[in-house]
Amino acid sequence: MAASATTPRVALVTGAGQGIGRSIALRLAADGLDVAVNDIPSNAEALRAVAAEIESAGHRATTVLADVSDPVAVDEMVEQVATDLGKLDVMIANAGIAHVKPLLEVTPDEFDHLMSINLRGVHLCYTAAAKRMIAQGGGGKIIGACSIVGYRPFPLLGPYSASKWAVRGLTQAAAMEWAQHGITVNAYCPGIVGTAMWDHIDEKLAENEGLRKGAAIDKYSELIHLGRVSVPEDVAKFVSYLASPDSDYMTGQSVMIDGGIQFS
Ligand SMILES: NC(=O)C1=CN([C@@H]2O[C@H](COP(=O)(O)OP(=O)(O)OC[C@H]3O[C@@H](n4cnc5c(N)ncnc54)[C@H](O)[C@@H]3O)[C@@H](O)[C@H]2O)C=CC1
Ligand SMILES: CC(=O)C(C)=O
Repeated sequence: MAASATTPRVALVTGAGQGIGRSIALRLAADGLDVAVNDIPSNAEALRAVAAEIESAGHRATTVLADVSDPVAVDEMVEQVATDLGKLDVMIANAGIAHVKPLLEVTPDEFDHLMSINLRGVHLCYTAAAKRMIAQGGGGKIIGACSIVGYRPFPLLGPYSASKWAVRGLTQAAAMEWAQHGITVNAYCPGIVGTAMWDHIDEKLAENEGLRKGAAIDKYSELIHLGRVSVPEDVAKFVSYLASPDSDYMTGQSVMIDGGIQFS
């Protein structure tokens, strides 16, 4: 879908300065796509390094500094990608944050901040990409970051889990509305991936539960049937499939890629 015989397809990956987003960006470049990478200004240096890595592998790349919770910035980001790389065929709405706190202590401002990135940010990226793809013609692939907690929450990750649950609903609704334009919309649901996000979760869970650093990730890792914590490349391999024509007959799905923690 949206493949051109002559020019490489173009992907945009949000939150691509590190972790899962970085790995997805590098994998899509290895698959032959030109890749725009996004992150917030405080991660600009890491983001430029990802773009340089893509370019040194012989692909076109561009960087876009933008906060995905800002509607104007997201529209401008998609415009910039089209200007720099010619079009947009694949949107990966990956950026997200995690808060670890008992529900009874979460303030309204903390709740809104998390939702503004994890849910509104995904909504803004999905819709800005869809508008562009519809205007271009030829369909496209829209892919979002969900999580295993989008099916079964983790305690102390209440608003985070709710945001991922909502991404699953949004993904289904978008799939229904945009199928007529040849756009598929799916999401990936990682389990426990060894990134900065899980370092933070581990530290905060340990504080809340009176555990030593590293104990929380050890405890949750016991749930993984394949016997190891995930690496970002595990997720990137699956996103590569979702971004490829091989997944053209799949839409509205939020699929576990978790080493066997949850079974839906
Ligand atoms: N690490 C894990 O175990 C899991 C992660 N996920 C999801 O995968 C996605 C990526 O997670 P990780 O790579 O682990 O996280 P990470 O914390 O390592 O990286 C997230 C990236 O998003 C960027 N970001 C944060 N706020 C942003 C904003 N407003 N606009 C643009 N960029 C922003 C950060 O600067 C960072 O580069 C997230 O949506 C996360 O919720 C889902 C399930 C498990
Ligand atoms: C960060 C996250 O989504 C999990 C399940 O650990």
